[in-house]
Amino acid sequence: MPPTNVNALPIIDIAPFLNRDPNNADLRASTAAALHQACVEYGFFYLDLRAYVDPFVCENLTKLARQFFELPAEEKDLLSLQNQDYARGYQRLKENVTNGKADNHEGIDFYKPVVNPDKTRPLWGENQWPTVPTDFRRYFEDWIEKMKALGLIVMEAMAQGLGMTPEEWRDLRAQVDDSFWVLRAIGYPPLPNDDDGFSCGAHKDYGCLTFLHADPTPSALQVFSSRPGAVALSDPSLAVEVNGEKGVWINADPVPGCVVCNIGEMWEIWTNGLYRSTLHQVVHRGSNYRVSIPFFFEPNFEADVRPLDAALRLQDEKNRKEFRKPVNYGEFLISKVAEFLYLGSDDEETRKARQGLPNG
Ligand SMILES: O=C(O)CCC(=O)C(=O)O
Ligand SMILES: [Fe+2]
Repeated sequence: MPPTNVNALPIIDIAPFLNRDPNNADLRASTAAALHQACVEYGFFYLDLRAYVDPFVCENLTKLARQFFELPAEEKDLLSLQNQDYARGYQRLKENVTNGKADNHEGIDFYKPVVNPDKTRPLWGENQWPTVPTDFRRYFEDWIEKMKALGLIVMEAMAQGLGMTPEEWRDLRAQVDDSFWVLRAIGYPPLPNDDDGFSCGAHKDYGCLTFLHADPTPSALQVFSSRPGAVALSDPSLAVEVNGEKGVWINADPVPGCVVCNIGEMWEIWTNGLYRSTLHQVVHRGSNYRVSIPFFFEPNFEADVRPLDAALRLQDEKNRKEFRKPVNYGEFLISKVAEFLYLGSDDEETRKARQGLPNG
């Protein structure tokens, strides 16, 4: 009999990696092994951060984001991403497009600050911080520092889970130690009952690790699971086929003290397809206004991402998947964002204006 919790995402405690206590070596090994298994099977898991963050800090971020979204539309529009590089700033409801369909959310995005900002270059503008609520910037910048440090901690644990040597870990660390991170605060009004659209359409995250803190709203974030047993153990009417794979959408409801963590497409390349970057979507039909705050811990802008020897060692010659094409992370990211810059808008004027942007 397969375990009954086959359709629940695993919960992994990061505490053993928060210090170098030699007595914790066994606990570290089991955390590393759990991360490896979760990345092979789901590409999604809960990261238990009770030893790392004060729950008040997370609740406060949600409160600040909610207060920002409650501002009058004209005030939020003052921070429009169109003032900058079309990536940094505020995006109105339905301005974001996934799979050609407008998403039912608004949001504000911040990226790693760059030296010599130039808003005519893709992604090279300046962040636009709200001044109301007053403490927004201070608390969000603290959170960014905390999440950047967490990114390196989880990467080290994953390197151990993958069986990397210290030298291999040093090389991988050098690809993520100046992360081109993104922080987004998202506000989701409920989808109208007669609306068959999405709060956020199905997608994979494109970088390295996403740490998502969301308010307690249930049944909003859904993860596509095609692992063995996922279909058999659920109501057969819920089985769906997505991109040729049979599976089910499972809810990734918030768990107190945890963030939801998922891996992006760069991990798929590093592991030559052994770890999966999993499709997820948001369908929020509740009655409340949902707030979520994902932090995207990404590789360095200049990183050249290619399959890692440690991952290739785990795929013997016979079972080795086709060699994944290496990518330069910055170029890859710009090509992804360009989809939005040039094609994303339904509005002819906006599309034309965006096409006028020089390529960086
Ligand atoms: O709001 C959520 O729960 C998920 C958001 C998400 O997947 C994203 O911004 O990439
Ligand atoms: Fe996502």
